[in-house]
Amino acid sequence: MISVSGLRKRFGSTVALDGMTFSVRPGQVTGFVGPNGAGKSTTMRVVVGLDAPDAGEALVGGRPYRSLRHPMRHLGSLLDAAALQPSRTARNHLLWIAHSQGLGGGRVDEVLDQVGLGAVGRRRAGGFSLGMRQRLGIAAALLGDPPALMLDEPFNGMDPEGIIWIRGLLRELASQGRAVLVSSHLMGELQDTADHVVIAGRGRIIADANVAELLATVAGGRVTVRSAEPGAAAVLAGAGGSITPGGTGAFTVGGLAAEEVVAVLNRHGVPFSEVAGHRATLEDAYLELTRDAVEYRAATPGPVAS
Ligand SMILES: Nc1ncnc2c1ncn2[C@@H]1O[C@H](COP(=O)(O)OP(=O)(O)OP(=O)(O)O)[C@@H](O)[C@H]1O
Repeated sequence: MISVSGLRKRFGSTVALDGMTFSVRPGQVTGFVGPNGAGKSTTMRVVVGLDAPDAGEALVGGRPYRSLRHPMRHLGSLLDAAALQPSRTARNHLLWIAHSQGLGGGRVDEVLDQVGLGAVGRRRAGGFSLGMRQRLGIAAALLGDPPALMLDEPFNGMDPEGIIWIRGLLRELASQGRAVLVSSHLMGELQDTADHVVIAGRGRIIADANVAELLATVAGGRVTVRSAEPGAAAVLAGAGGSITPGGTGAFTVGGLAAEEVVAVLNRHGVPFSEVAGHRATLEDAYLELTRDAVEYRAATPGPVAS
């Protein structure tokens, strides 16, 4: 388990962290989302002791990372995929990390295979694409077989196949009972991956929510209706739907489930050629949550609750 509480950090006049507080639970992928500059990387750097907070604390399994004897056995992290010695082979890069951390090289070939770099382990890492470097960074994070992982923007530079691969890996690591924290500035990247999301903005938490519950409450479920009947939209508006005009003969309905739309149209004898429901996405949830946070901030200055 990773927990941060009340983290504050300034860089000169820039407030990077302004009371950042959340926990990452075992057996879950927790997405850490927010726009550029929200404080995600700084939080992660504080967790591994690379930045010292002005206030607050960060704990890994209940202890500060720097106090752990073999920290990579407790937390594996990927903070900067570019941080490698370009002339070293991928395998030697991992061996060097393993030895410097007192881990021994026994797992090096295993983690190379796990991230799909088994065939290129003897190639110089300096020639790797960003996607391959991300994979190598993830391999390094896995070296200590840790119960917790923290990956900063691992989707960066990944091609579509790489994105699908990393989603599967994150799910697998969580299903093994590990606590997984993964940051992204794109909520959509975490779709079908994160169990929980922590949304940051300006150094603090805007929302800290279970994804399934979040999607159930988001009004993003929209229904597209196609009907040649001019009164179709009015009938649905009369039943409580909010109508957004679309292309010729089509419009979308908010506030009613697809089944309700069909029932209302049938009840009024309105013919239609299409009724299609769209599941709310994490992107919908993000927009709704951040909109609420903006309203909340406007009304009450101070920390924003989840
Ligand atoms: N070493 C530093 N010196 C000065 N300012 C810094 C430093 N590190 C971070 N900052 C500033 O702190 C704020 C938070 O940055 P941080 O990198 O943590 O955000 P982020 O959410 O990770 O953003 P991104 O998605 O761009 O990586 C930004 O305004 C950034 O410019």
